[in-house]
Parts: sequence; structure tokens; C-alpha cells
Amino acid sequence: MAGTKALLTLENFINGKFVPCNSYLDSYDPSTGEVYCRVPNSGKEEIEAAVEAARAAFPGWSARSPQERSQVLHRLADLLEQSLEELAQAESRDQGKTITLARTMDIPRSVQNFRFFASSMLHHTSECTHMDHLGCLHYTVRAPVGIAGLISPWNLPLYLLTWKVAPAIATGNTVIAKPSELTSVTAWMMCKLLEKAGVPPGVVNIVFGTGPRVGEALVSHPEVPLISFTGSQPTAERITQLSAPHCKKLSLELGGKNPAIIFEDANLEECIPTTVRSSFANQGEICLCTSRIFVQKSIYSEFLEKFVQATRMWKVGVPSDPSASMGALISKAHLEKVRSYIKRARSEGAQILCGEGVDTLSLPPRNRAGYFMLPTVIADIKDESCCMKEEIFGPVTCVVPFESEEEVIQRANSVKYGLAATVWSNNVGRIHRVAKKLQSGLVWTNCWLIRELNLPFGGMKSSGVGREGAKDSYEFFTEVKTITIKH
Ligand SMILES: NC(=O)c1ccc[n+]([C@@H]2O[C@H](COP(=O)([O-])OP(=O)(O)OC[C@H]3O[C@@H](n4cnc5c(N)ncnc54)[C@H](O)[C@@H]3O)[C@@H](O)[C@H]2O)c1
Ligand SMILES: N/C(=C/C=C\C=O)C(=O)O
Repeated sequence: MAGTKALLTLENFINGKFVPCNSYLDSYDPSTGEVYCRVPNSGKEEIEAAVEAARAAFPGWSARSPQERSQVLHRLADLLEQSLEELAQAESRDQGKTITLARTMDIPRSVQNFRFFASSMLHHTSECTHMDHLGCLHYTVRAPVGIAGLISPWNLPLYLLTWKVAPAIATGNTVIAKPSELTSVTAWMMCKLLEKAGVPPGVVNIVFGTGPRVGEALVSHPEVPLISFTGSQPTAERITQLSAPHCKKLSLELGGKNPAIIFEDANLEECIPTTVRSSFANQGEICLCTSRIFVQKSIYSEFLEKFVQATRMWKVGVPSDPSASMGALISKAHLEKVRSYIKRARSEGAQILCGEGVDTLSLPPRNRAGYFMLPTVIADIKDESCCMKEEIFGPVTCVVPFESEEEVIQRANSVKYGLAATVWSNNVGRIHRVAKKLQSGLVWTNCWLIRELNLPFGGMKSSGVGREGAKDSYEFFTEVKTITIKH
């Protein structure tokens, strides 16, 4: 444990109050490799206190009208928006992402999450049927489930936490959220706004700490009937095991090995900058990032030359530098994991065309212990390589040629993941045909990361179970009942 002077020290937020913890974890600034924050190392005791608070708050909160809850979410959105710059600075320092990305994506989307569900939750309809011959009418009603357990990852900390908190409380649940121990600061900052927004004590409880210690206490608690999880597949397997005895409702948003498929008629002037962004945005630490690029053979050489040139323009810099395109990776361990894939590719005879081990990265002296690496492009790699099969979750992408539509669909689908894909072509018939055949929960064509929050978001195969979005989150965070009236 680093010396505790001058370190930002977080506290759990339980029953509307900040509560100190008797043990803490060091949290690092990814851009310097230095400890700068202390995160509560919570356990069962803190989860019990949070369950008690959430249980007590549930009757009152669930009894509020959707309109009353909607107003609270709108006020919280307003308060987050008023703190946008402060939150963006904090997110950038905590996660290593650039200040520009935090300002333009992470925090604005966090605001939008509350605004979106504040509105969408008012417009759902129920179902009704008639059996006149029996004098019966049947209709459905929905009610909040109870205490929602929410577990979120370190790559888009506030963005993904609020994507769960907003629908959970909009539908009348109370929540116990556990952000990643690597990036806990903006969740803690949000807690400071809850009372002013009108969120009653106990409705939102945030307990910080590690997955195995406090995360598992939350997942296995008998009074938490549902878990919304975003993270890695191995963790999802563990959560599934722990929750199984309680038959808990699970939403699992997991990893991806997302292909970009670039046909010879693609508009390269649009495709290349967008595919650089889809490969390296947020240091490649977005579950939707492109990590396999399939290029039709006739344009492969032209694409490769232009893509490498554009990748070398993707500036790695200190996160606080507004001109930086990419900041630092989340941790030393993750940086080494990403680097190990590049070493493996090199040992398999693949070509590292730019980035790690090829180009030079220059950083100010205070950042040389930070977790930085250059965006890296790999070619001449086999589909069977781990770099083409496993999620790397870093600034590394592989570029390989293909000949036919049938071939590329089979190869794109030949991984255990099925989260996202991009398809580039001007042939509308081909776009529709290929998109329908791809084993992905999301397919962007001639674009990337244009998010429609109304429609289902999530993956198939090992990329997860369930979906999130207007209707999907509403249905996940409520239980439906069918009532029959005999008149
Ligand atoms: N599909 C999506 O929307 C999406 C979004 C972001 C990240 N991800 C995936 O998340 C992964 C990276 O995030 P990560 O490293 O934080 O994932 P992770 O699974 O290590 O951790 C995610 C969260 O789970 C907690 N956790 C870890 N072990 C746990 C356990 N045994 N019980 C309960 N909770 C536990 C962590 O503390 C963290 O809060 C990547 O695979 C990425 O693809 C998916
Ligand atoms: N759930 C979402 C995830 C996005 C990126 C994950 O890394 C979303 O955009 O709603």
C-alpha cells in the first residue's frame, strides 16, 4: 500500500451516505504508473449493509409513478451534464483514455443514458387479449424485480455503469452496483449528485472492490434476484455458477473478436479512417472494436498501404493532450498481455507492419512508466492464430485478404464470439445479404458505433446472453404477469 497522504480516497455509498471501509486497494494513474487513488476493498459486510438499504428503499421507490421516477432521472442527467468537464477529467485520469474521448463520448453518453431511459420507460405498452366466448379478458402487467445487482467493467466506466443504473431505477428497482476496482472514481463522483437529483437513500448503492471478494458476495446474495454484468467471458462463467442455485435473472454483455469486411467496391476514403478509429479508439479497449480486417484481394495491397499510413497518424499521447488520439492502456498487466499477443504473432512468422517493436514512441519523462503502446497492425497471419481467434482488447488489429463473399462470411463467423461486425460495400444487395449471414449481434455497414439505443444491443455465442436497450432493458429489469378477468 502506497503512502496514503494526498491520495484520493473513495468511500462506498450505502443508504444515501458515504461510508469508509477498513481496507483499501491502490488504484493507478495509467499515464504515469503511479498510485493516485485508494478504492475500498469491500466484502460481505458491505454487501449486507447495501442489501439492507436497498430492501428498505424498495417499497417507496417502486411505488412512485414512472413519471415521478422519470423526473428524478432527468435531474440526475442535468447534474451530470453540469459536471461534464470535471467527470471527463476524472475518467481520463482514471482509465487512461484521452480527455477528448472522455469529453465527447464517455460522459455525454452517461448523460444520455439517464435521459433516454427517463423517456423510454414512459412509453412501453402492455398486452391484452379477449376470449369473448368464455367471457374472459387477459392482460399483462410489469413490476420491478427488486434489488438489482449491477457489475460493470473498466473500459467505459461511467458510460457502462449508467447504462445499467438508469433502466434499473427507472423501472422502480433499487440497485447495488459494483464498478471495476480499476476505474471507480466517476461512479463515486456520481454518488455525490444523487441526493440533489432526488434519488432517495438506498435506491442507488455503490460498493467498491474486487470481483472475487465483493463482486461474488453480491452475485451470491439470496436477496439480489438479478445480475446485469458486463465484462469478460471467464468472469461471466463464474457469475453464472454462483447465481445458478438462486435461479437469478442474468444479463451478460461479454467480449468480441469483431471483423471488418471490406469489399473491393468500398469507399476507401471513408472506410480507412473509420476502420482506424474502430480498431484503436479508447486504446482498442472497447468490446465493439475491430480486431480482424478482411480485405478483398483485388484491393488488399492498396488498402494495407493506406491503412498503415493512417494508423501511423493515430497519435499516442498523454491523455490530457487534446490532440492525442489514444492514451494509455488500463494497467501494466493488461499492457503486457496485449504485447504478448504481438510477440506470439511475430513468432508465428506474421508481419508487424507498424506499431509495437517497429516504430518509436516518445513520451515526456513523467509518462515513461505509463502503460503506453503504439497502435499495431499485423499481416500475413493465419486464421488459426490466437491473434485471430482470441479477444486481445488492445490497440492491435490483423489484416488479411479474402477472395469471395462466401469465403469471408465463413471465416468471419469462425470464432467463438459474435458481438459486432462492420461491412463496407456500395452494393446494397450484398450489404443486406452479408449482414444477415454474419453471426454478430450488431452489424454496422459503411460506418461504426452509430448507436441506436432503442434497439437491442448485445452479442451471440460467447459474446453474451440477453440484450440491452429500450425494450430489452425494460423487460430485463421487470417481471411480467398475465392477469385473466372473467366477467
Ligand atoms: N459486451 C459489452 O458491452 C462489453 C463492454 C465492455 C467490456 N466488455 C468486456 O469486458 C472485458 C474487459 O473488462 P474487464 O477486464 O473489467 O472484465 P472483468 O470480467 O475482469 O471484470 C468486469 C467486472 O466484473 C468484476 N468481476 C471480476 N471477477 C468477478 C467475480 N468473480 N464475481 C463478480 N464480479 C467479478 C470486476 O471487478 C469488474 O467490475 C472484455 O472481455 C470486454 O470485451 C464487454
Ligand atoms: N453497452 C454498450 C457497450 C459499448 C462498448 C463496450 O465496450 C453500448 O454502447 O451501449
